[in-house]
Amino acid sequence: MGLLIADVIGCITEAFNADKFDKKINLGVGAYRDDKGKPYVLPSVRTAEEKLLHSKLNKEYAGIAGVPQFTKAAALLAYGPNSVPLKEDRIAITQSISGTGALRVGGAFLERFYPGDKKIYVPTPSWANHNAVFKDSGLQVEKYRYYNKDTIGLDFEGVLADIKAAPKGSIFLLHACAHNPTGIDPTEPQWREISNAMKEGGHFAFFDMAYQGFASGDTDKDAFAVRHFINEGHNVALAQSFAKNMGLYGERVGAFSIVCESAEEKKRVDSQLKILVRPMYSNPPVNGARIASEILNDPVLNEQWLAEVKGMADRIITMRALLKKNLEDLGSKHDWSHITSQIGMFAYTGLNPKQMEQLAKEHSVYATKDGRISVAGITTGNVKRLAESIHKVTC
Ligand SMILES: Cc1ncc(COP(=O)(O)O)c(CN[C@@](C)(CC(=O)O)C(=O)O)c1O
Repeated sequence: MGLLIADVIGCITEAFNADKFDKKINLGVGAYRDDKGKPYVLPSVRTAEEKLLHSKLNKEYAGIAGVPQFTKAAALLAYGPNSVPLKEDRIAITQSISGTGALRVGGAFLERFYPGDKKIYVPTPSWANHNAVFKDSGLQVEKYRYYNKDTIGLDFEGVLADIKAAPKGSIFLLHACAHNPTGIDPTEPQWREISNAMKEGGHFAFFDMAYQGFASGDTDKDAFAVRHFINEGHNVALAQSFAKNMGLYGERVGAFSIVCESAEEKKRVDSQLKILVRPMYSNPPVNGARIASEILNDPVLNEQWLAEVKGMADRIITMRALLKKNLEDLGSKHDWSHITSQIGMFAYTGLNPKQMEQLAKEHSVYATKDGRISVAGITTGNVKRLAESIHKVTC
């Protein structure tokens, strides 16, 4: 049986930990690191925690759909203050166990209620856990083309062709921003064409937005695709994660939402979501949602958070530019422009499994065999050695 991504990442971390070389580099784990290579707890999160501590809140159960102040604010962050369905109270939402839980509840909801085929089209490649999440939800998983290995770019023609070829009314999983593992996102004009093609096919869009704000540093920009689809009349489903953009990885903070035809349908869907969640995990953890709610609902803290999430995005963008520059300064003959044109946590280097193995064995640089590197693991201290290592295995 194939290794699960968690196992693959686990093996990389194990090999990394076992390596005694003092300049080893871990580019496997998909979690943000600061310029010293350390985990980063956002100061706005610490402030929210302190506020909560002083509020001496009890530890009673949340409702099945979670902390309402959180889900209300999460919907506003995703859909935006000008969202028509939000103003018309047509968005059903439940808090979830982070992004994975949102995908899982969404998959289970679609398996139970989607009127069309119970299958979902997932990009190739995609986040390695998508397949298992949707398979375990009872959906059949199909693929659509996404990555062009020759250009190390988007196979846009392939995306459109597969959308057009899919049976009418198919479900498509779309990465809203910062595609994992490629870091390759459609441009806004390309999103417009994808929306048109999806509409022509009567298809249903299920967005996975695990990196809002963390991709470009601008939460509105990163939500473009979701909001454009809705403005074009698509009633989308959305999985949100606050693991990366608030650094709440282990607090497991997320939300699943779906745009309904009417406020009345939203009420029905809300109650069906509760019927799904109750036997799954009954109700979600309150701590992380309270932290996120403090940040999203307090204007001062929200401004601070927006600056912090932009800071994380900017550091990643800077590391991309530094890696590309170092490779060029070393006289590499390869075109490394994809390193800076890609966005978000990950870069798809284009290195093959053999080269990735050499990076680990000969240079103590650890990342997944598909050539994905977590840019968050690059620092001003290791970028030169990383470039030298990549240069040596790609000469
Ligand atoms: C596209 C995408 N969707 C959902 C999730 C789920 O995140 P959450 O449940 O923690 O909110 C991840 C996390 N992917 C990571 C960052 C971590 C992981 O694999 O679990 C990754 O390394 O790819 C992701 O990359």
